[in-house]
Amino acid sequence: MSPPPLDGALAIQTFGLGKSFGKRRAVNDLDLEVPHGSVFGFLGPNGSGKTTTIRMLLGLAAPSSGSINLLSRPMPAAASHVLPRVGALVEGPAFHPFLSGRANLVRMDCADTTSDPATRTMRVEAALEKVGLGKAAKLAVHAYSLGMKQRLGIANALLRERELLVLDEPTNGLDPQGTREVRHLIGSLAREGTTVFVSSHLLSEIEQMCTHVAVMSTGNLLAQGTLAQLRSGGRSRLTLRTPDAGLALGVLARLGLEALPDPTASGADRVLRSKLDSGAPEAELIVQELVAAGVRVRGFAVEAASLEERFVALTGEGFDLAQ
Ligand SMILES: Nc1ncnc2c1ncn2[C@@H]1O[C@H](COP(=O)(O)OP(=O)(O)OP(=O)(O)O)[C@@H](O)[C@H]1O
Repeated sequence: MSPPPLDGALAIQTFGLGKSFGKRRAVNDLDLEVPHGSVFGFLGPNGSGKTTTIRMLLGLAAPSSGSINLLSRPMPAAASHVLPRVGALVEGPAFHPFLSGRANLVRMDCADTTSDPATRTMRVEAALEKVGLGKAAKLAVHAYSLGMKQRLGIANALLRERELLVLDEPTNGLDPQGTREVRHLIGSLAREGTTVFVSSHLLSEIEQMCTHVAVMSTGNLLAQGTLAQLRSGGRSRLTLRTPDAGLALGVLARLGLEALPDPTASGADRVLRSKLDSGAPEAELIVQELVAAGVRVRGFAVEAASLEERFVALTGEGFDLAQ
């Protein structure tokens, strides 16, 4: 997803946010900036502090240090003003299995003392339609797939107009079909202008549905920005195809590039690969030098590092690419 036009406002901002459980520091000095209008991926391995952060954002846990602005109002001080504008899916809501999806939403809305009973029926139907459960609304929830239950959870978060949606691992445990359903739903909510803050331990999820990302590891924020900004912070890679490998290796070495032949390449041409870090010469200069030295350049490409490579470099650990 490409970043939307942002108005510069922040939907979520934290300053030095921290949370300790006894001696254990679950979240450490977190400065989060979530632009209004973004689909913001909160990415980190299990145990990196995502749920704890989300609980603090929503006023479900008290910070040990730091402060939070949610929709430009301080939390938890302004909770009663802010929270009605924020929908949340944290630790999957407990639905009554023998009631229909619709009846469950009605129950949930009745339990919300601030909701308007006069508009209840209309709001419940609108939320069911929005998550694509209009047709299944009369089925008992025990007959729902996990993806449908997750969408019902999101419908619950959408029982009123929301400016911000906070979703904790909404695709966790879903099969590929359920994951696609939730991803499409997030995309359509974002297109309607809702800011979505979504946590995941799955890099591929974040990459497919988010405009922005923050990377957490053991309670620390390692990086945040647009996906493109994160990618550009990484190394890129050069690939050269030539029949003059020996000559090319010499030229590249003179330019400070350590190239390795690709052992899987076949045919008369050899394929050489080299990492390009930020101090490497421009691609144009490399080609110029190769040609000037008489290297027959039959293929030349510079590819940006993948997000996965970037995250592994940041966190020192691999991310699951699939469920
Ligand atoms: N109530 C608690 N008491 C003690 N330790 C806790 C508590 N809640 C979380 N922690 C610890 O804080 C750390 C961060 O946990 P948290 O659940 O925020 O991580 P997470 O990134 O959301 O991971 P997961 O996806 O597995 O939930 C973990 O080491 C966890 O054991």
